[in-house]
Amino acid sequence: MASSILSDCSSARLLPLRRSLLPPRAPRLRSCPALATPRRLLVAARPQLLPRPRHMDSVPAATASSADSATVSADAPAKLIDGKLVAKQVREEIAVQVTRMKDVIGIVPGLAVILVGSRKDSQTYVRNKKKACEAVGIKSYEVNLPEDSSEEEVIKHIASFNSDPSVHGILVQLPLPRHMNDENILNAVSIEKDVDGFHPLNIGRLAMQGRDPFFVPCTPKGCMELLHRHGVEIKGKRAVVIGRSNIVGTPAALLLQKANATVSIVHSQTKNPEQITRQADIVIAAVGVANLVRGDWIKPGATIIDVGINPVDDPESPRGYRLVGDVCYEEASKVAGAITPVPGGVGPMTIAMLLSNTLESARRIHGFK
Ligand SMILES: Nc1nc2c(c(=O)[nH]1)N[C@@H](CN(C=O)c1ccc(C(=O)N[C@@H](CCC(=O)O)C(=O)O)cc1)CN2
Repeated sequence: MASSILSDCSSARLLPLRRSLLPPRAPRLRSCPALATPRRLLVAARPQLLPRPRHMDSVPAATASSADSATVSADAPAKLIDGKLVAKQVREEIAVQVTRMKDVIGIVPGLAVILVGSRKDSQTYVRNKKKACEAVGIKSYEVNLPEDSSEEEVIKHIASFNSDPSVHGILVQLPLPRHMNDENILNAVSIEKDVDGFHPLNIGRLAMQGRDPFFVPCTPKGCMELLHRHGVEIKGKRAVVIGRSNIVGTPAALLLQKANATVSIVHSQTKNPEQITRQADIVIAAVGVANLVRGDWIKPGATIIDVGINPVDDPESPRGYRLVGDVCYEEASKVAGAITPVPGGVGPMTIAMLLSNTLESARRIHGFK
């Protein structure tokens, strides 16, 4: 549901449920210049294609552009980390690999998506996943179940996809209806086909030293891909993840740690979130609170990955609302070295990474390098 109109980042009314994320005696929030920095003024950072992700191991590097490190002086406006552009590149690379797999071993990767209920946003995401599959040559299978379905019905479909050799990836669109227990349902997905990476065994492997999960959850994987492709150094850097959800915050923190960053997690009980965040070279904000992270939370030159997709009322927009991130973009882009926009940042990477995981799964199942 869209919240109140946001002409700037200072609207404390947006934070009623998350006040504990603010400092105990927060000074009156400075007014954020009302969209004073048009995005077009920002320098779009050209993503580099190296180091290359695992699913691209056999893709020729001919298209790689020169490295353009995203960590720059804070005097310049932040570089824009264009998730839409990177996602397009990833999809193109995947399409090449899907064709190669089909030509060489005659196998077409398959993705099964289960949607329960009729939430408009979920329907849109599922439709977009289907379209993205079609565009790269992945076969998609879809099951739509009514809101009042039982857990058993959902699990029955999962079981059938688990044993279907033409399906290499299975996902259940979240959120599920309230009467369902997510855990029971996500546990039913075969770990080898868990392209969302939400199975506890996948998360457990992600958390362990010397182990790798079968799959990394798509949104945090997309965050890491954006950092890698923009040449952001992670090793030895301080990283702060804001939010500790199972889907984004926790796996994002584990991934940054695996990449040798020193990681802190800021959450609803954290006493001085802005002070901790200000120490970070890399910030991943994934808390679902519009414009929570202000300019003065950010270390000059830091790289900011904004996962939040928060609707706020906007009568001038055809939809009646617009999307803003967890970071006050207008303020942050004046301090940060590089920043993702919302929309067009992490969001498009989520679906690109789903395609990547599906391809990876088909390759692993069929032993195709
Ligand atoms: N089973 C899953 N459920 C959900 C996941 C998930 O990864 N697996 N993530 C989200 C929803 N999601 C994909 O499912 C998703 C969210 C947002 C976007 C996206 O591209 N957003 C655009 C804006 C879209 C708009 O204009 O409305 C952007 O940020 O630019 C893609 C996928 C929860 N459920």
